Amino acid sequence: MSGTARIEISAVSHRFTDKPVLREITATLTERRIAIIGANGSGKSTFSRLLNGLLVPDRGRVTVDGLDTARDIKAVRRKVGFVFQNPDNQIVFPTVAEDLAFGLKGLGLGRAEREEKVGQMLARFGLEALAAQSAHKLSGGQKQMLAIAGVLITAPSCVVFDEPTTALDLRNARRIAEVISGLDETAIVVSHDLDLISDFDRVLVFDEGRIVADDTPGPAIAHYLRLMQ
Ligand SMILES: Nc1ncnc2c1ncn2[C@@H]1O[C@H](COP(=O)(O)OP(=O)(O)OP(=O)(O)O)[C@@H](O)[C@H]1O
Repeated sequence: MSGTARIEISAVSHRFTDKPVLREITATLTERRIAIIGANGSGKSTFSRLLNGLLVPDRGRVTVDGLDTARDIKAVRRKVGFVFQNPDNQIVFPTVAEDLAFGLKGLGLGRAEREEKVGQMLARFGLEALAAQSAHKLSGGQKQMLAIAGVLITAPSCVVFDEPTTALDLRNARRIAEVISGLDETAIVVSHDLDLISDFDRVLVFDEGRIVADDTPGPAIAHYLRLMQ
């Protein structure tokens, strides 16, 4: 799979307790680089988790290329990968190479093909020398690279990133920005890092569970800065 995904969010509302976290959100996401920005607690992470069915909304519907996240979860997950803010949440296997190979399980590939794909990913993310190393001993930047490689190896058409640069130093944050910018896949990125998203196609600004601006980066970021005053 590759190319881009069409994600439709129709009249979606969600609450965890009494307080609504998402309120009647409707949007169609088709652009190749989409950012989600907004204040802490405005609902960005919750929204991002709807996009590959990590969370199913209380009300409304989310579809990916016509597949409903509430019903076709397996097919949705093949189309939309998710990179967590904390890479420890998604590194599950002892070594770097084993962790990458895990993503290929269940895809019906032969051993030689799996090894070839793992080798390609290790090379692409500069992790070759670390293939046999314990994944949990990697630096924060290397872990984030491994987490991204672990999602991309499954060949989704869209990747959702939840604050991918938040825990990283400037050098690693720039490397992640380069990786995202070079992706063939659609990228939907939740971030407080305004540099990272400055050349994106579309920026959604969240405030108290609603999309209050939906625009190109210039006007959307200006809207966000006014909200923060
Ligand atoms: N699993 C949960 N259970 C209960 N409340 C939750 C849960 N997840 C999020 N919330 C609440 O929902 C609201 C929105 O949270 P969310 O993480 O979506 O915001 P955010 O915009 O991503 O914030 P941040 O920028 O701080 O990451 C917050 O009030 C949060 O406390």
